[in-house]
Amino acid sequence: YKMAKAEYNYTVDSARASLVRQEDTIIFGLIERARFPLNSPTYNQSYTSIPQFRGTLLDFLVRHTEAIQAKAGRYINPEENPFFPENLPPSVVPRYPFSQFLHPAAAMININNAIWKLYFDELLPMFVASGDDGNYAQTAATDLSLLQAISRRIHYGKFVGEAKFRESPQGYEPLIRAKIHPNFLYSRKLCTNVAHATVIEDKGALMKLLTYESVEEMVVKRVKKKAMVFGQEVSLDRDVKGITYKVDPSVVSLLYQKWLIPLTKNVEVEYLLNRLD
Ligand SMILES: C=C(O[C@@H]1C=C(C(=O)O)C=C[C@H]1O)C(=O)O
Repeated sequence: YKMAKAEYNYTVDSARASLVRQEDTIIFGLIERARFPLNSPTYNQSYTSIPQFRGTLLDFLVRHTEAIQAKAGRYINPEENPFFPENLPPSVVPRYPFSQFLHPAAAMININNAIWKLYFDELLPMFVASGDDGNYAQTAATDLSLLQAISRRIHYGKFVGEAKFRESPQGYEPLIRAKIHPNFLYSRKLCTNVAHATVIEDKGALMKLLTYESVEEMVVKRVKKKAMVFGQEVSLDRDVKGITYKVDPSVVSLLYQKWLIPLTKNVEVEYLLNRLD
C-alpha cells in the first residue's frame, strides 16, 4: 500500500514544545532508574559470561535491543540515534516517509559515545543510591530507556538548529561560512588583525546566536518543578509527613543545566556548521 508523504515541518516553537514533552520522559526515566541502587555488576564484564558475547550485561541488553528495534524500524525516524550503529540489521517494515526536514549531513552527527560515557561517569552517581539488590536485568532495561530519552533530547538539537536557521538564514549563513571553509579560515589566519580574531570567535558567535538564556532558565526551573510533581508520594491521607521525592529535584535541574542543555547546543552548532555543505 502507498503511504502519504509526510509534510510535517518543524518550527522553533514546535521543536521547543517537543523538548518540553521530552522532559516528562526523562524525569520518569530518572525516577524509574532511581528505584534500583547502582547494581554495579550490570556494568562489570567479569560478572557476565554470556556465550558468544564479550561485554557487560548492559552491553548485551543494549546491542540486542537495538538490533530488534532497528528491524522494527525505530531508526528510520531521524529523531532516533542508536548507541551501537555498527552492524545494525536493516528494518523489515515498510518505510514511513518521514519529512526530509534536516540537511543530509545530520545523519553523520551521533554523539552517543560521549553520552554513554557521561551517563556512567557523571550522571548515574548523581541520582542513584549505592548498593546491590540483584535486579541487574531490570537495571539495564531502565538504563537503556533513560539513555534513549537523553540521547533523543540532545540530538533534537539538529531539529532546533534547522528550525532556527530557516527562521533566520541571513543571521546564520555568514557565521557558518566563516567557520566551515578551511581555505577562508587559513587565509584569515595569516593576518594578525581584527579579522583573524573574528574568525576564531565564529563558533562562539554561532553559539551565541542560537542561545536563549531566558528559555534555558525556564527549562531548568520547569524540570525541577516537574520532578517535584511527578516524584512525590501521592497519598489519600490528609497529612503526609515530610515530603520525599523519588528523584532529587535539584539534581534534575543540575543535570539539565550542566549536561543536557550544553550538549543539545553542541549538537545545534555541529549541525549548523555542516548546514551549507
Ligand atoms: C533548544 C534551544 O536552544 C538552546 C538550548 C536550550 C535547551 O537545550 O533547552 C534552550 C535555549 C537555547 O539556548 C532553544 O532555543 O529552545
